[in-house]
Amino acid sequence: MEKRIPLIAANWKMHKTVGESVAFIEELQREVGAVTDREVVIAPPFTALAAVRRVMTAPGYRLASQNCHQEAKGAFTGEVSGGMLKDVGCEYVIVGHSERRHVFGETNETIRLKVAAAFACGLVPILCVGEVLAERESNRTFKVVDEQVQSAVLGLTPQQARELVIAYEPVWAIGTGKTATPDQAQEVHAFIRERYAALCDKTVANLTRILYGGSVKPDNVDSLMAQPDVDGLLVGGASLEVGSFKRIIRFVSP
Ligand SMILES: O=C(CO)COP(=O)(O)O
Repeated sequence: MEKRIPLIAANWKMHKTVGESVAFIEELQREVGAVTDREVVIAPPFTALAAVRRVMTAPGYRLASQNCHQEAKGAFTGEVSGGMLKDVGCEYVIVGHSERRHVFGETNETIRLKVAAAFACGLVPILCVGEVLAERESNRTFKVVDEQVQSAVLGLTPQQARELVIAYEPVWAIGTGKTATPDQAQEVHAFIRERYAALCDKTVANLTRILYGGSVKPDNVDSLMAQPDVDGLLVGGASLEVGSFKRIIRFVSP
């Protein structure tokens, strides 16, 4: 039976020069080597994509962008299209990260267009969803996450729905050191999978990878990855150092 291959993704956000990015990838590959039973995805800033692509040679490593624009080309100063990202060697693109939603005002509608644009260019979107603290405290987590997922998958083909990666990142856990407990993560992941089964199809939902993000660190990685519906991680701060990211890649399954 087909299995969900764990996916560990580094989101470097607005960190690292070209030189720092290349040095990181070279050291990581030297220390970890080829990965076969999991996928490692690195999302450097736009400026370092081409250089990282050139040195990313070990099996199991893939390149991602942190964002893309929804249009293929045109007068959109400062934006980068999915086609350009594919051209530079990206296989994945992070879409709808909470910083894009909350700092740059992206809506569920913009994110739906970006998901469709990414697929149209042959990129696999990593769709980020998650509630803010006030939503969790007022018991609206499931409703918010459901709306975010539902809106983004509207119009996807079964194959696209199968390939899409979903990342649950509770906004209150991002960069705060307050990780969701493994039980809290599992509860929302199971909910997402159940809703995905209703929206798409049960077989598709059983194969879809759902990542957790938000203050993932070497000391909580194993307990998060032990949850049955946690299929990988989207890591910010702890992905900036080879030592901590290496330990996260090498999570120990139960
Ligand atoms: O936003 C994140 C990954 O996309 C999580 O960031 P931290 O791991 O720094 O909390």
